[in-house]
Amino acid sequence: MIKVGVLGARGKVGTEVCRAVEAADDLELVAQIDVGDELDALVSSGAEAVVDFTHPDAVMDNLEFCIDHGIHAVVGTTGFDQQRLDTLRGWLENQPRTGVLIAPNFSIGAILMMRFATLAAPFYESVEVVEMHHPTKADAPSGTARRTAELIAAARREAGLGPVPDATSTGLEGARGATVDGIHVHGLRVRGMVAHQEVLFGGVGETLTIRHDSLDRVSFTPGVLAGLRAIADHPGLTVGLENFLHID
Ligand SMILES: NC(=O)C1=CN([C@@H]2O[C@H](COP(=O)(O)OP(=O)(O)OC[C@H]3O[C@@H](n4cnc5c(N)ncnc54)[C@H](OP(=O)(O)O)[C@@H]3O)[C@@H](O)[C@H]2O)C=CC1
Ligand SMILES: O=C(O)C1=N[C@H](C(=O)O)C[C@H](O)C1
Repeated sequence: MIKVGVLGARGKVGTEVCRAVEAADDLELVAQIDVGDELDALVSSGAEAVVDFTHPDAVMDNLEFCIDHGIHAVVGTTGFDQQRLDTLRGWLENQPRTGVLIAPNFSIGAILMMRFATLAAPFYESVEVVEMHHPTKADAPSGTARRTAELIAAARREAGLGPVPDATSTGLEGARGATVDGIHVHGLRVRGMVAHQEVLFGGVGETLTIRHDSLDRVSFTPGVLAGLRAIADHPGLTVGLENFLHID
């Protein structure tokens, strides 16, 4: 049995994660922590691994505590840039047996969508990313969209492609979205939506659209449990659940 603590336990995803951990025969839910609760409960309950679905403003303090106490972490919370990842690597140097997984998206479909987009990227002159989420989301663009754009940009560079074509010389600020590594990313916030993304590719006389939809937050829980089961065997920092899966 792996003893698991959940941070953000009363949140939208945290609630589903608690339910999934409680239903699993090989996992034991020993701590449920949300705003106002003490992180010390992780230590007193003997948590071996935590799941974090909190807020970009809270996650670094949570991870510093976990790493300091040698508790593995499986992290869904977004807001990670290179600086934050480097900070985590620095903290982990002092705890070489501890593992931290940062996954921009735990749903298998989203991981495959990013993989398919990476495969398609070298073959198309144009590409744009459109992410669509519920209006209570704190960050824009989504962590998944950022990661997708980074992967596409790297694949384009490797293939020797130049910048995407765009003749826009005048327009309203924001009309062309944000750019991540030179890729335009557009964020929509629409009541009723959960988490959705389209990657639109364009070449001569054709387009290709790759779309993924999370219709329910249970879509994230199988990936979280897979992360919990694998994390102790992956010390150090891992970015992306695909590193624990065999999808190539
Ligand atoms: N990687 C992935 O697959 C996915 C990632 N996410 C990401 O996960 C994060 C959470 O998403 P979601 O569940 O929708 O958000 P919610 O706001 O529904 O849940 C977050 C919960 O964490 C609580 N919280 C905030 N700060 C702390 C803290 N310091 N310690 C403990 N709990 C805290 C919040 O309390 P309060 O409401 O009182 O502030 C809330 O209960 C976001 O960054 C989101 O982008 C979401 C879905 C999938
Ligand atoms: O906030 C959300 O809801 C989600 N956040 C993650 C992200 O920013 O990519 C994953 C998923 O899109 C849901």
